[in-house]
Amino acid sequence: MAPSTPIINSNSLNILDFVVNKGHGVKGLSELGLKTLPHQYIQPPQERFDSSNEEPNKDSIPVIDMSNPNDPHVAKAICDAAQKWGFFQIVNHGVPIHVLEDVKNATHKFFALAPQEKQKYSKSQSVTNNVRFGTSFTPEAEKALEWKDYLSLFFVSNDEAASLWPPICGKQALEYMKSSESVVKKLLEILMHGLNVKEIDETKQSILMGSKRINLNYYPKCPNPELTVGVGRHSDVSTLTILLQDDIGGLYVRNTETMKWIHVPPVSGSLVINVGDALQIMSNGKYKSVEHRVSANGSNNRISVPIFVNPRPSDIIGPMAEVLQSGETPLYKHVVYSDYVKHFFRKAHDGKATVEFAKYTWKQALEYMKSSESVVKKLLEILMHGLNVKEIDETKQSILMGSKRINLNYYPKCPNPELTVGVGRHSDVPTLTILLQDDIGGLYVRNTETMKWIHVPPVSGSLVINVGDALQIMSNDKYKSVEHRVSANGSNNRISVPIFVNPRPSDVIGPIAEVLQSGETPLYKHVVYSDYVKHFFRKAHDGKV
Ligand SMILES: COc1cc(/C=C/C(=O)SCCNC(=O)CCNC(=O)[C@H](O)C(C)(C)COP(=O)(O)OP(=O)(O)OC[C@H]2O[C@@H](n3cnc4c(N)ncnc43)[C@H](O)[C@@H]2OP(=O)(O)O)ccc1O
Ligand SMILES: O=C(O)CCC(=O)C(=O)O
Ligand SMILES: [Fe+2]
Repeated sequence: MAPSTPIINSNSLNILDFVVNKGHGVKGLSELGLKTLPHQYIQPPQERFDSSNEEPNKDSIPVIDMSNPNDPHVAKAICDAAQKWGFFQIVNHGVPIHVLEDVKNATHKFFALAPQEKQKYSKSQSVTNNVRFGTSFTPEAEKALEWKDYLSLFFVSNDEAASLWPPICGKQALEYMKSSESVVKKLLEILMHGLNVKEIDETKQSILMGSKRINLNYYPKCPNPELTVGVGRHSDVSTLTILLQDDIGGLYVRNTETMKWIHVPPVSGSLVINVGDALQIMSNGKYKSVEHRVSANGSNNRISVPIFVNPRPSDIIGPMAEVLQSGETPLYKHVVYSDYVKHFFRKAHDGKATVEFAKYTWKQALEYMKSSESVVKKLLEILMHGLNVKEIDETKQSILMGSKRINLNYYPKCPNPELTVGVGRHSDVPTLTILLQDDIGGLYVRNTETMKWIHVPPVSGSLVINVGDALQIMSNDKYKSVEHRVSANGSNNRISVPIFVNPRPSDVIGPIAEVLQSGETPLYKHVVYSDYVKHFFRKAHDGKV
């Protein structure tokens, strides 16, 4: 096709301005006839398509014939596929083939419009948030852009669609959405049955399919498809997605057993169905919202048209009562659906990370605490040996590690980090602290000889261990509970996760007998540990006081 813009060398081109602000999209870039991919689209090696991560000879996701939707075998095939793959294709689904053809043609027509016409629907120019022409996924948040343009249409009413959706494709998109409604209902009925939900009442109807969004995706021919992606690894945030793809191919789904990628071959007249995060959450993980991605293509343009069937933005989603009634532990908390979606749109595609937003963090915290138990025991054994304590009996075990507390600390980016602190100077009260920090840095420790501060550099995979006041007291000052503090950071958010290993609150702590047996003078009296902790929490951080 002839370029719609003058030939420009990509080195002299302001890519973001050309693609995003001027509305050319990647389609405009592709039509410039570039020989090499602009560097903004080069994905890190681990995100590129690599045939060694694909399963070439394996069967792909199931293709299910829906001509007899009430057949129990069909219902079983659907529920099994939603559990194992999170993806399946349906044929004989009742959506007329001409409706599918019409929306594909309309998609081509929309993207064939002049950039300034398409740009009228961009974030900056669109008269409504419900109609959005864009490129990549979230260009503002992405380190590498994705090779895709899209038009996203959020359905509010027939009248709004008629007046605000682009005339060149709006009618066809709406027709496809309406014609697919009855198969969507049937699929959800079947999937709900599989969760012991016997009836879809009005509330369930809203939560399952209260809102819909249709995207028209355009993936133009790409100069270096091996270096980029059409869509990066993600799972959808919908209840269900109904995807129409053309005959080019390029959609890959993660096999969650082998972690390899499986191609979803185009099947004429079929629709690809996938479970989204909302349904994974409602089913408490029974149905899987599986990672998928789209490759770029060096020879062909490709289109796809997903309908995202969602809860309403104001709905609160969480594991359904019917799923939990047998006593299952809820894996997800209840969240407002629009908060969940905003979280998804705020960041670049990042595989399955979005669902962490709804996960109970107590599970991971508990796992970390339990997994660190044996190294804590070993450390205390060694430290006790150094104090002539040969055996850690039950009383010692209680005094050394009878209780534990875990904190999740978040230090957001700060406008004037030089004027404040993340945590002021203090020493910890427990026996030992096991600290996990991320790679940002900011923890400083007092060198007790020079009284200067020393940075504790993040070491990947490491844990920082420090002696607390309780152990300083028990060791009669042989082991030191040292002042430390945390700086604020002007460029990055930082997290840290300390586990505080303590005596039990009712334990009485003081210098231990084995330390004093050589006649050493006791430096501390015996105190009830909970009184000591109460004293610490009653005052501001004040160093070693
Ligand atoms: C684009 O490439 C994609 C897209 C996808 C999509 C997969 C899905 O599963 S879409 C289904 C999402 N569900 C819904 O849309 C239904 C629920 N809707 C809502 O909760 C709200 O409408 C909302 C989406 C949260 C928007 O709420 P609103 O109060 O109007 O807030 P905004 O300020 O408009 O938007 C918040 C934030 O999100 C960005 N955003 C909004 N819509 C889109 C969109 N269609 N595409 C991309 N980004 C969007 C918007 O830019 C805002 O960010 P700011 O930085 O501007 O504040 C899968 C894979 C893909 O590659
Ligand atoms: O284009 C495709 O095949 C899939 C697109 C997709 O995953 C999405 O838009 O969420
Ligand atoms: Fe998707």
